[in-house]
Amino acid sequence: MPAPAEFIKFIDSNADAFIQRLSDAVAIPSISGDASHRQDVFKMAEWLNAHLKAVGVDTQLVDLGKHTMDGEELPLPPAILGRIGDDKDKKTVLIYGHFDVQPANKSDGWDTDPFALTILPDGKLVGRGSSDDKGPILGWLNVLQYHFQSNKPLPVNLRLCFEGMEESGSEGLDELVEKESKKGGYFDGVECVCISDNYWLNTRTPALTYGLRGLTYFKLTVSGPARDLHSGVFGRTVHEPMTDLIHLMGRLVDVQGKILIPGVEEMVDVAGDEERAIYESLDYTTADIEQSAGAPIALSANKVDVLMGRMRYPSLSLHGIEGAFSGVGAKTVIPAKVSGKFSIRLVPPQTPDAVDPMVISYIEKEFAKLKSKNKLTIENLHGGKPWVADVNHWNFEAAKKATKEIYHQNPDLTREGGSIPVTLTFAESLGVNVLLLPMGRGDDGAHSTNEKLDRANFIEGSKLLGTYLYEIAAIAK
Ligand SMILES: C[C@H](N)C(=O)N[C@@H](Cc1c[nH]cn1)C(=O)O
Ligand SMILES: [Zn+2]
Ligand SMILES: [Zn+2]
Repeated sequence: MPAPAEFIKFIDSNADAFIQRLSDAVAIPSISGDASHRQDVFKMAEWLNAHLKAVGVDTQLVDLGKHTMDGEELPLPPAILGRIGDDKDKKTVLIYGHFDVQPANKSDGWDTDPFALTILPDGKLVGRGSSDDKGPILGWLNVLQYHFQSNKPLPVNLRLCFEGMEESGSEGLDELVEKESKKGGYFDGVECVCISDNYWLNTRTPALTYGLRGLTYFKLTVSGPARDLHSGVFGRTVHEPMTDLIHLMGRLVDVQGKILIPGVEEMVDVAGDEERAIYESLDYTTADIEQSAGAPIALSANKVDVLMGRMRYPSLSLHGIEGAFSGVGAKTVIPAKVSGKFSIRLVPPQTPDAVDPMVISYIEKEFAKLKSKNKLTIENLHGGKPWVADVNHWNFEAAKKATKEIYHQNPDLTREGGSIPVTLTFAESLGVNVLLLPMGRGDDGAHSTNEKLDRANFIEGSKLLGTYLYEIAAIAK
């Protein structure tokens, strides 16, 4: 059942107003990983809640308690739960999204203010969160606005779950989802889940996503001297924390991406020819990854190896060093305390519970070999399990039909290299199929500088989300 023609027309004729609303959302710097912006995440929750209420959603803000970040106790932003419809003859779909964003500073290399949505002449809507994940959330809002304003019932019952901590480990959400998935809970009766929070593989082919990598995130701190030291006075005289840390960080992964922690790679079986053929069939070239990376730096010229490196195998990335000298100039300091951050993207059957002990034991052994008098502490900051879904489910069928209607193309079936920790919790607690229905393109630059969402993806993507709901409704109850 295609979406009504008036719906498609409504989205087209309100496109400028929708972009203005995206601009208002981007202007709230709801960075969950930065304590100084915690109030902005709350502000974003209020903003979104008000907009959902304005289009007829019955909402409630759920207090998720407190957590500790960088030694500071902070209130967690509320989750927003919403519902429309209780018609027993309609399917019930749960929509998830997140309203927090990654950090962004103009000085990171942005061409424009990251929190002022900039519309480029080629239609790029540039701003932090435009693609990840404010654009998709607002796509749902656009769909709801049509039904509210034209007084048309939605084709399905909807349950909404929006959170403000996804970029920082979704703290508190698993417990809420588990509780509300029980009989009589808010999500009781949900028959499938749809998440729009990832990206196409390339810039031309829409995608449906059936897998996500999990994650385990570590912080290694090496400390020794009571204060920062002069390298002319103390160089080759004391154990230097930064030297120890760089040594440890350098023993985690090789330059070809192979994880050096014993046991981690070995948990994952090697793909056979049949599985390699799935990746071969995807509309993708190494030029796509090089275009989205902005440089010709792919690890392999073989597209299947590149794709499997992103979707099918684990990866370990080094993210940064806190406490190190990073300013301009040539300061000759020996930093007293430095913290290295890295994460491992996990694939089945890896889980944080299985992998974390291997990581900790390896780093402790490597540090012991240094015979350093400095002190090492290892913290796990957050984690999440990987997830893979059944693509033969009617949820995927509906999304495939909707994609063909809007884009006149068959979607690529992809596994996402990133993580959305709550996905597996939805799948397991509710026992239903979960689908990822991305809005943005592979070159959107989520988490990066100059993140963007193309106007066409925002507008056609809003049509896609609405059409998907009509295709779900067309499936017999
Ligand atoms: C795929 C999703 N849009 C996303 O970006 N997820 C994040 C989740 C995360 C975990 N720690 C910090 N962020 C990701 O994959 O990095
Ligand atoms: Zn993200
Ligand atoms: Zn996201």
